[in-house]
Amino acid sequence: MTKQELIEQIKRKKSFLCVGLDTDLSKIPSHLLEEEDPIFAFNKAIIEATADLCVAYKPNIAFYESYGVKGWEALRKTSEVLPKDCFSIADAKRGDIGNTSKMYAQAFFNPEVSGLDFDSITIAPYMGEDSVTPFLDFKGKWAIVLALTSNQGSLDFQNFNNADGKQLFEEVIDKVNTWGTSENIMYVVGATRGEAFLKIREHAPDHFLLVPGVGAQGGSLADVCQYGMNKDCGLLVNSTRGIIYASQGKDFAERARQEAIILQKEMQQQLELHGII
Ligand SMILES: O=c1ccn([C@@H]2O[C@H](COP(=O)(O)O)[C@@H](O)[C@H]2O)c(=O)[nH]1
Repeated sequence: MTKQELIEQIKRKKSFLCVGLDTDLSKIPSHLLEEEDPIFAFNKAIIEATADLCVAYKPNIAFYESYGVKGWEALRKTSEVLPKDCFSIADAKRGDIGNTSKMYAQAFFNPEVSGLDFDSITIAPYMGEDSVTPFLDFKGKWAIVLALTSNQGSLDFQNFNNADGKQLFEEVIDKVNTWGTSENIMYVVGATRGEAFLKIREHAPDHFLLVPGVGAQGGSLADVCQYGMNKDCGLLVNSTRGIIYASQGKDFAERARQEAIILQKEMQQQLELHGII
């Protein structure tokens, strides 16, 4: 999906919601455990209940690879039922020396080889240029690079200052910007970082930002929009547990939809407030 297509989806759906698919067998409704493929059955129901309210889906790959072959198969089947008008994100946080990153890219971007055809993948940039650029060699695909993450541990490294007083996440963005463009690179910035979006936008005014951390992690959607929204919206705000585990009963899909509606309505207000729709 191109940047322009993504912007059009956001305007059409009046939403910049990304629904996370972190499917955990110990958290899904017990009646689904009788299904042949409970992970897929759960995902399919969540997707059908939310497809008109969101513009992206983000399965976190850990939740699939932790179940081995069955998990990978559930991921493959899930990727096939993702709506074509939604942006798909493999939240895999990959990155290794060049020839290994090339294999990771093939795993998520080359359906003829791997069976998976995601639009994008999340990448940890710690190993530098040769660990990131193999993902950019795939035309039409996106690298979503960790910049300032939502977790407490982000403070361990990401805020370090260099001699010029520039923080590590700023260095990351400035350097990664030289390897691609806002047409094939996004950055991960946690919703828990509020005003830090001002600084992020100094370095990446035009890039889309993938923003996890609203819902279960307590980040503020209003703050994210106030400090991080750009002229195109420029945000994909993710919520996972707050949506998919709204209920563990038979009404789980309907309750997920209700939570997604609450976020979509707030997003619509923000898009109107910022003159985007
Ligand atoms: O900085 C980051 C980067 C990634 N994540 C991932 O996003 C979802 C968040 O799930 P919630 O249930 O909405 O908290 C999850 O897959 C994380 O691994 C993040 O939270 N923060």
